[in-house]
This record gives sequence, structure tokens and C-alpha cells, in this order.
Amino acid sequence: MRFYSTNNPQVTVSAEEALFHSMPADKGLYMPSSLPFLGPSFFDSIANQSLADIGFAVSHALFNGAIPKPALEQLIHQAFPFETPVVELDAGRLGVLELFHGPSLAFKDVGARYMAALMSYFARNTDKEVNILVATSGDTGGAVAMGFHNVPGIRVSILYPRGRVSDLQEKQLTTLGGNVQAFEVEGSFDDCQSLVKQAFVDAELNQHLSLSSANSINIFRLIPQSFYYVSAYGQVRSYGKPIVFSTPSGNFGNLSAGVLAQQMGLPIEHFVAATNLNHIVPTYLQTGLFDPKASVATISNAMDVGNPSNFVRLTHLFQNSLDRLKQHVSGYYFDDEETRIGMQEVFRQYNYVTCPHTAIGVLGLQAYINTSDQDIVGLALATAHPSKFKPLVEEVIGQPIEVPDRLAMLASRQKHSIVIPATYSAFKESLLQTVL
Ligand SMILES: N[C@@H](CCOP(=O)(O)O)C(=O)O
Repeated sequence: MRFYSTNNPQVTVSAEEALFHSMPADKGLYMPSSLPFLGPSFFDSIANQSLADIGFAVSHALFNGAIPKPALEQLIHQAFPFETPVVELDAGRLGVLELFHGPSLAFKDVGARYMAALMSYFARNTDKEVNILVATSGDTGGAVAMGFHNVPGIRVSILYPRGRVSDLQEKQLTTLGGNVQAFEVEGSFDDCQSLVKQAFVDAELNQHLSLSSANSINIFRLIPQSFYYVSAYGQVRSYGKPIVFSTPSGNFGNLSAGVLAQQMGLPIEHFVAATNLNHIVPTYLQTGLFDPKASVATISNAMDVGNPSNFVRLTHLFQNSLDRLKQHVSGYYFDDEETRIGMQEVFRQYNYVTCPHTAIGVLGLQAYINTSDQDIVGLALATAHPSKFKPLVEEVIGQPIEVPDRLAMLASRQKHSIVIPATYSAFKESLLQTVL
């Protein structure tokens, strides 16, 4: 499997290089040079297996022997000791795909743990330290912190926007210690993401440090996210209806992963791109104008992204054709008041508690269903456990909710962060001081 840069399709690199270097020097993003069409019969044969078995079967087809089968099988089973169950809200019509059963209680565990396993495999014979930089608006940071905590030869630096993540999300980023450190940036998520991207193309910094990313700019964060679309298909295909996924979106990695699965031959009828007021992609789908903006703070903070990294991948996946993109993806967006009402309605109608992001996924799906005359099974991706947003969720639904022990125990832990202004010079200086 080789990967090209979206800025220069002529130059390709190996899987190992795309994994460790994350971003090409020309500032594009890596994409698979050729995606194997595995076909519906391949997916039918694996779709009812565990997430780990699905991950192994798809990875084996993609790596095509580059990682020996027993090693691949072992590393993927270590990465995925959890499942991604579908919970039906209205049987055969509407459900949620729960992606929050991993250690950090968010869908990002799937990509982060797969990357950590692959990096450990490829780095097993070197003593070079890899520095992972990651920008987070809430969920990626916690998953990466846990996925890479105590992984030998790896240091993790997490950048997050001060005051713009939930309390428990912040504890996940700032309390592990060891090889994980957190930079609390006086700015927005977009500032954090821009600092990380500048670091990757800073020749001087790259002389001192071997840098890699665990954000969705790294194609190996996205590939494993395609596995749970396969698992979902297996759980609802017996209805024999077209399947529509509604993906709550910020950086658009999750939706791009679904499109990768679709293009490998997984029968997916349509996608809904559901966002909060950071509606750059739904607006693009309406107007054809891609107009990134400074992000707006919302109650669905993990989706507060004003310049979605993976937009370029989405356009490449549809050969830069807006019409093709629109055939497969519809966009909807919702403000905070609509999100709150959505959370209340899902709780009232189905006795199911959602986080604000998942509620936006359900709202997007309902909006799509209202415009479609097809009889479909709609699945909204439940991206995070509601307890990560406990005070908000309890206030909105008017009831206390339970917090899983692994999250509750963080509340009393001491936060450690390095506060920096949102300037590249401050970040670079601080990074060099702490990791060299
Ligand atoms: N929604 C993310 C923002 C970073 O996105 P990523 O998919 O590129 O890691 C978060 O929760 O941090």
C-alpha cells in the first residue's frame, strides 16, 4: 500500500513513512494511491465478526503482506478489546452506533489505539524517540493520551484550547503524566491545529525531533475508523434496507473514513454530514464555496472546527466533483438551542441519553429522513459517552447520569498543563524545552 500527497499525486511514500511522517512536506495530506475494491461479498463474510476481526481482515487486505499475518493479528487484537454496538431507537428505522466503549469513552480510541499498535510494531527495532503532536477540541487528546501512555519510545504533546473543553475531557488530557504532556493554548482549536501543522513543516524543529501526528491528518487515524462502519453494517443488514450513516463532524475524519469503507465496497447508501454552527462543509454542499472561518464555541465543543483538515480528502475521494460529493453526502447543521432540544427529544421519545455531538447526528438523520422517500435504516454515530459532558447533559435532560468508574476517578486528580499563548514561537520554545 502506497500513499500520495493531495498536493502532488506523482510522489508516493510507503505505509511506514505515511504513518510516522503524517504530513507531506508540501503541506498536502496522504491518501491511499489505490484503494482495493474488496466488494460487498468480502464485507458480507466478515461483517458479523468482532471489531478486532473486522479490523484484521481489512488491514490484511490493505497491507497485503507488508506486516506478517500473525503480528498483524496480534497487534489488532491488542488495539481493540471493545466493540461498537448498534442500539436501535426505532427498530429497523433509526439507531445509534455506540463508538464510546473504549478507554477514553470516545470514538477516537479506535484510531488512536490502532496507530499506537502500528507505531510500536514498526519502531520495535529502533531506539529513536518519536514525538507525537496532537491538537484537540476535546476527544482526540484523551484517546491519544491513553492510547500512547507508557508506549516505549513515544512522547505525546497535546495542545488544547483553554476553557473550551469539558472538565472531564481536560482531566483526561492533563492527569496521566509520564510520556504525556499538555499545552493549554490561549486560543481556539484552530489555533492549536495550526501550531501543530506549522511544526511539521518547520525544518529546524524537524532536525531535532522526529515528529508525528495522531490527529486525523494522519491517514492511519482514518483507516481503522472505517472498521466500525463495517461492524454497523453487520448489525443491521438483516433488515435488507439501504443504510444511511449520520456522522457528527468537525474535522471530517470520521466521515472520510466512512467514504473509504464505501469505496472499498461496503454497501452504504448515503452519508449525512451533521455539524454545529461551524458549518463550513454543509455550506459548501449548498453553495460550492469552501470558506473556512474562525471557529465558534458551542456546547458540542469537540466539533468546534473552523477549517476542517479532511475537507481536501473528501474532495479527492469524489474526484473534486461537487456533484459526486452531493450524490453521497448531505449536510445539515444545528445551533445550541436545537441541540439541547434534540437531546431532550431523544431522551423523551426513546429514553436514551446522548452527548450533544450524538444528538446532532440524530438531528441530521431525522432531517435527512424528512426529505427522503426511501425506506432506510438510519444510524447516527454516537461519538462520545454522555458523561464526558455530565453537567450539561444533566441540566438538559433534568436527570442525573452515571459516570463510568474510569472517568469518575479522574475528577479528583491534579491537572498539569503548560499554558502558552497561541503563537508558534511560544509553542516551539516550550516544546523544545520540555522534550529535549
Ligand atoms: N474533534 C476533534 C478535533 C481533532 O480532530 P481529529 O479528528 O483531526 O483528531 C477532537 O475531539 O479533538
